[in-house]
Amino acid sequence: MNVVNSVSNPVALTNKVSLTNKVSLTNKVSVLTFSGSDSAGLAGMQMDSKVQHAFGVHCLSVLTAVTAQNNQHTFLVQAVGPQMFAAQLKAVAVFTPKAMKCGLVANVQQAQLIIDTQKKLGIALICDPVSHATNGGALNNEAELDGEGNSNKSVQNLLLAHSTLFTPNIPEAEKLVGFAIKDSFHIIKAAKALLKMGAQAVLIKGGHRLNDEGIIKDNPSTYSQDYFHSVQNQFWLQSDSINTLHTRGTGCALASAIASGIALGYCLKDAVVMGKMAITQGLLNAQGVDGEKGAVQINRVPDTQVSLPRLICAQTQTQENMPFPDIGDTPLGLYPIVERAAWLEQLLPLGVSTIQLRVKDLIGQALEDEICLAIAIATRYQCRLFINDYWQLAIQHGAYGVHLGQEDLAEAQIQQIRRAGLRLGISTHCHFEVAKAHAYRPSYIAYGPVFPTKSKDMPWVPQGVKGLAYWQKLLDYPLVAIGGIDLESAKDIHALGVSGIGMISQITQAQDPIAVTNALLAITRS
Ligand SMILES: Cc1ncc(COP(=O)(O)OP(=O)(O)O)c(N)n1
Ligand SMILES: Cc1nc(C(=O)O)sc1CCOP(=O)(O)O
Repeated sequence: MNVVNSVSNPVALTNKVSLTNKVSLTNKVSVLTFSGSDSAGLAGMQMDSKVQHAFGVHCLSVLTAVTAQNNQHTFLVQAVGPQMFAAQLKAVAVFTPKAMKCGLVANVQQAQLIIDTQKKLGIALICDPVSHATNGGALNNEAELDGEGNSNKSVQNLLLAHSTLFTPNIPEAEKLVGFAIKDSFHIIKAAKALLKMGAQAVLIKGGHRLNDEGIIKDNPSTYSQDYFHSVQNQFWLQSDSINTLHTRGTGCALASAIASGIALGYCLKDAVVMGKMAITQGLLNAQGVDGEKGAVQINRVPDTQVSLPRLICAQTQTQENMPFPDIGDTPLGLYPIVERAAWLEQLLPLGVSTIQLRVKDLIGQALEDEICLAIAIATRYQCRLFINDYWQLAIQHGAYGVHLGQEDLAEAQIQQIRRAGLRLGISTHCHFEVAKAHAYRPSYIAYGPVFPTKSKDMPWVPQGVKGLAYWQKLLDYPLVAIGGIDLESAKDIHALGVSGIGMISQITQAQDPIAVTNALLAITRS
């Protein structure tokens, strides 16, 4: 299980926090932000500040340039002078930001000072290489620095080499790598080239939409895909494209949302998923201004399933994008997880309507016999039986469903499970894993651990009821809560409206499992 993301050296980031837990009411974390101001208020520092505010993060604002622009023209761009730039840096030095974000950087001197600051603070630098506004106007005075029109490239090369994450769109990536990007293979090649140029990770934004063959098309019926590449992780984030005129500020907003996620303690790959969610939700909410084209509108942490991207990596098998069969109209309810079929004989007569057989110590015929016995008992009681891990035996003997962990997803033949008509449940522990599960369109998603558990070595920090509530609100999938849940906490969890409550020890280690199960059933039926 990959819980530590070592993308960022010197910054080690772990995906071990919950968004809701992290936003403190008494103290905000900050992002040190370097951007130009936008007179139209649609991009640049104005957008950065809004997005960071939406994430509950404070935006420390070092202006790099003042721009006079609207949707049609860029009238004038004036770099902030070296004295003013240095004074702003001095002024913000009393703060202890948790991440840095840069957008428009006006010249090499500014870039060098940003890099020096990052080295001193030892925090992640999320860099959005801004050279042109959406109106087409250049935002760097390219001739100002070396008279050869290549100053912006020098600025970008410098920042690239020191970025924890670099987020170019396709034209920006093309300029840096020096070849045309026409399809998804070129995108991957460009990402590798950008890593060779020094970035620790890149997110190439496919706002220019790919079709099913991975060819870049400007066809509104296709989907938009962003490609993330670091040494440890490579994946696509796919969302249906959104038809809106109001797309100003998306690059700034994405980088600011990712920097906010990192400042809140998320690892890079979770923060990237959160960033993509923020953009999708923000584009769905986008509005014009006074009849003019407007900007992506991010006014809260993303909280809708429609914003959730499908995360596709090398192991993902998505040839058939049909959803798995649903679990029916009755919520999963109390969901005991047991290691022997004999438990079913004890628990199902009490009215348990969902159960999982999770065998960890049998192989061969003994394993198959145990699975067959469990299926026979579950069939007799019309109980929904999920088989953990052993998907082939589950198909062969006609189980109701299969439960798989994230690692199991790479090895199982997901299409075979789907074609056999079995339900699929998937374990998740963070944004990255929820987005990965979403690509399979499972019958339910399990999220945990809610509390510390002794039943399994669990490197994840418990998310608590608040963390679970975030996903219960966001997901349209039936949600199963799991990890350290007992009789007392089951009440709070049930009150959230989750579909199922997964439990091992509270039932199987109880002195009186029948009494505990009856008490739990009373809670889940209330
Ligand atoms: C309902 C439910 N949720 C999570 C798990 C854990 O599954 P997995 O990640 O496959 O780990 P193991 O159970 O194999 O240790 C589960 N079994 N059921
Ligand atoms: C098997 C398992 N998976 C978890 C996850 O978070 O994915 S927590 C867990 C153990 C649940 O056991 P108990 O109810 O005894 O805490």
